[in-house]
Amino acid sequence: MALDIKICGLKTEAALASAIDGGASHVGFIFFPKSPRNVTPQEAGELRALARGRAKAVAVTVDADDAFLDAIVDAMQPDMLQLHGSESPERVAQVKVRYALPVMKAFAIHKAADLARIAPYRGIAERFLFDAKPPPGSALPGGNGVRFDWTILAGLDAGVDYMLSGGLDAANIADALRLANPPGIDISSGVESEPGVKDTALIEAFFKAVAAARDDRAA
Ligand SMILES: O=C(O)c1ccccc1N[C@@H]1O[C@H](COP(=O)(O)O)[C@@H](O)[C@H]1O
Repeated sequence: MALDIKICGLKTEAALASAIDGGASHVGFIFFPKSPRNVTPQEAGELRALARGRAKAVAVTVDADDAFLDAIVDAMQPDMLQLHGSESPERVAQVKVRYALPVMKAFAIHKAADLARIAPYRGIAERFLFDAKPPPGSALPGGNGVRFDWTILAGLDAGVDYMLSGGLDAANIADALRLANPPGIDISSGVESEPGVKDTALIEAFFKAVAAARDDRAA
């Protein structure tokens, strides 16, 4: 089974090149001023140009209004929009129509019952992303490096492709793949030396760990 891999929160050419060379199917750019990974639409536009034809460029936003999304889409021309806030199914549908782009809707997961919230988005969002609930007091809805109980996803029939995220790193990705068996994975802080600073050695180590885990499972 193919596995989509998204490296998120990219801000530099070196980190982007490392993600693409390692085999990322998706590269993510954060548009959230409180995040240490925040980029401007212009910065993301320059980076995404380097990814064109090699990896899908994902614009990550949080309850963004049309004016902000207009600016992002104009400057960056993303392949996909990731909505990581409290966007309603109606808002997701509006965004899809306005930009004619696929949408990945993020959900904060803590317990199995949280998965019930995906039902109204089926047939609207092209993809789901399951992230951990932010720790109390965090200013960020994602990118907190915390994980949830991956067994919650075992056997899930989401109806669409999804990505598992939240606290993934080279040391735990084998367990995550074994326990949740997701069609895609998404990582940010697990390949950083400090918040917002991607480390190319950690990116490389993550891809090696993914490959080793997949080889072990195929054996
Ligand atoms: O990374 C951020 O700063 C961020 C800000 C606002 C919304 C989403 C954000 N990140 C997303 O969260 C996942 C999980 O991050 P981590 O691996 O636990 O650090 C990340 O991949 C982004 O999609």
